[in-house]
Amino acid sequence: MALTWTHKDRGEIRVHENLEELSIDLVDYIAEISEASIKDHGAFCIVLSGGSLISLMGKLTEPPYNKIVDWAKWYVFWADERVVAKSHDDSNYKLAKDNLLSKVNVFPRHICSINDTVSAEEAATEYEFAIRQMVRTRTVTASDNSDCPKFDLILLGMGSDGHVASLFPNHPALEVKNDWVTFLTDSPKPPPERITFTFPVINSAANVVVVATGESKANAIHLAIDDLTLPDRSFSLPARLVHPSNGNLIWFMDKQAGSELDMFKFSE
Ligand SMILES: O=C1O[C@H](COP(=O)(O)O)[C@@H](O)[C@H](O)[C@H]1O
Repeated sequence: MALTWTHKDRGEIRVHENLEELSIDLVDYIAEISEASIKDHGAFCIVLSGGSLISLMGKLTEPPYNKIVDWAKWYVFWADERVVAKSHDDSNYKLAKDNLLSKVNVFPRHICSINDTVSAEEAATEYEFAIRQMVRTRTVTASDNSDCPKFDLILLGMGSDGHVASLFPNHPALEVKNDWVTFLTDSPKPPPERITFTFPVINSAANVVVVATGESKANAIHLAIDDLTLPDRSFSLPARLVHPSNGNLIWFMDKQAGSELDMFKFSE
């Protein structure tokens, strides 16, 4: 069974026994937010990431989820994308299409992916423009307290270096305040060319989820969640900068990823 608690300012933390349990809890949560968003405003605007997250969402393509989710109301976006062809194995779009989107009834016109035929800079500009049009036409809700979209749910993975989306430690992209989408040509993790949502967009969402599994993520999870003492406090880990200003934050992890949390260190 999951161990769940709420940290005073880092949101809700759910530590699962294993990946099977984590994945059931994650898809239950996605189905619940989908239903609530559709009831509230007639659509569900979900933002995906790449990496291990997508396989943990696989149960959405199976009963009962594939039958109870109102796929026709889904609008799908990406928190980050690698600037490669959509048929390339590094493409976050391809990963989601092969493992999720091709197996459920999301309308292709509701899938907002990047233009893979232009430069990273142009792809970022076009992607932001497309989202701005969807906010203007109210397909995507506007935030009440920032000049940003208010996505219903942003799903983030986290690397062992603490990166989320394509926001890497010490990278200038962490500081971007006036754009919704920015680009990188020097990603420390290959491939080098990427586009990514910026923190103002991530932190304007109604619900943000960070998913982390495996022991390699344990130190980053500790640095992202626990109350830190110096010198750890002086290091700005991207995952620690996830802090929705008017929304919910939930961390889904397995017990390996959670193993360095103070909660476990101090309860031994
Ligand atoms: O490069 C990326 O990595 C992160 C984390 O991936 P994981 O396989 O360690 O879970 C992912 O969230 C991001 O979207 C992706 O582009």
